[in-house]
Amino acid sequence: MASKAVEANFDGLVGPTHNYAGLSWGNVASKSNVNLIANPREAALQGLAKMKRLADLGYVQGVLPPHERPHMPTLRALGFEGSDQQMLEAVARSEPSVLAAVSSASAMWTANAATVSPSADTADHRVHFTPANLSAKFHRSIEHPVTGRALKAIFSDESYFAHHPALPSVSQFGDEGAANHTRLCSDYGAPGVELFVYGQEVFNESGPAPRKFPARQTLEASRAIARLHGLADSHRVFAQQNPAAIDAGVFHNDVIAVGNGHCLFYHEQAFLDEAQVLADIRARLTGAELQPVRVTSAQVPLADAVASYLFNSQLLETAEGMMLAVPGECREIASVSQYLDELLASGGPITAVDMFDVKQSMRNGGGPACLRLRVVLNEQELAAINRGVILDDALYERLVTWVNAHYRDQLSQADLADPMLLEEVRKALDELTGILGLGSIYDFQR
Ligand SMILES: NCCC[C@H](NC(=O)CCC(=O)O)C(=O)O
Repeated sequence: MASKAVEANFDGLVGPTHNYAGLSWGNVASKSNVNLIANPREAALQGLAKMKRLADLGYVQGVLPPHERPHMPTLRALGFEGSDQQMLEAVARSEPSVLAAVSSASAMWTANAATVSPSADTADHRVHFTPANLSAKFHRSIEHPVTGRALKAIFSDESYFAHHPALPSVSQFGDEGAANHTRLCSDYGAPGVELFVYGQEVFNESGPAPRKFPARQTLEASRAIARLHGLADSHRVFAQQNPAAIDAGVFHNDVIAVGNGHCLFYHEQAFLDEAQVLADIRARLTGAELQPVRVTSAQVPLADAVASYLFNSQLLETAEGMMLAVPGECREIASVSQYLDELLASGGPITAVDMFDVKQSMRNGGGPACLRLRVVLNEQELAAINRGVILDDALYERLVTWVNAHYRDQLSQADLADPMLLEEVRKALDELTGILGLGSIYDFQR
């Protein structure tokens, strides 16, 4: 019999170097907001406010820590030498884009931190984690070692949790984590169907692929994760993303689809073969009927879906039905706002819409769903995790005070070379690992 389980959300706490560097070719917002002055303090507080509201609604809400940035070990690996100050000066002078890359706060988007398979689906009945190699973008490819350490520090009990290293960091095994992975089930504790969505089958050179923007996730990577996690055929479906959607700016599947329980909310242009995806899920889903909520291009054109991030919402189970936690931008775009009214009038399965202001993150292409990693945990597993990262009123207050004490309210590209910024970050993160009870996870602490 399946034991009672919950879906916990682990949000990335926005780091003190949050900035707009235009690093993500294929991500429309990142490119169009390059060089804007960022407000790291506001970004972190917006993220914390979202976490708090969901915790107050009764969801299990966790916090994943930001990473150490600028990342000096990466600069050393690239041949920069001397003191921290000398290295920052040299890289700012000779290769400012490298400085921007090693300074990005991109670890905030924890939907890309890892792929997680709940114990009800896996062969050894443990929860499996694989940090994403994020090999498509240099600034993100340096995240997985610290992500892996943080996950191990939180989910440390090996009798419940299995941790795999990231896949080989090459484009053929490009893996972007949970942003391309959705689990459908009748009940969280019951065996589910894990939908892996990929951009390209890379070893098949004649297969369909985007022409303009890169496919960050490969079928080969998705298959490897499913193997590592011990997912039998009855628990997994592989589906190709529509290449035209990638070329329209849908760089991850979670920009065009989101699922939870037996509900799949998606745009008609999300998948290369929509009918096959639905049939494959239906053939495997037990204990419930799949409830697709399909949005047409006539209702919401693809460009409006990308601009509003309608599908980058959190779909959350409530006592009455499903709630869609949307970014505020959804009410600013006429087609999307009208669609949301129609959705609410349609009588389910989505019965509520809640709005969240995460504008600082949105300007870099990260909505509510990008900011969280979902981990389904049964009662024993939930009891076994490190509770220091679970948000309650006291932790929320402590983190708000911490942000206000350590974060700047303005950050430009030029500021990244400021040696004071590095000092501020280290001081803040050293304090944070104490607050969250994580031990020494950062390179500067080792
Ligand atoms: N899931 C949302 C991820 C957004 C992220 N943006 C960035 O890294 C932009 C950073 C910048 O341009 O400064 C990305 O594209 O991977």
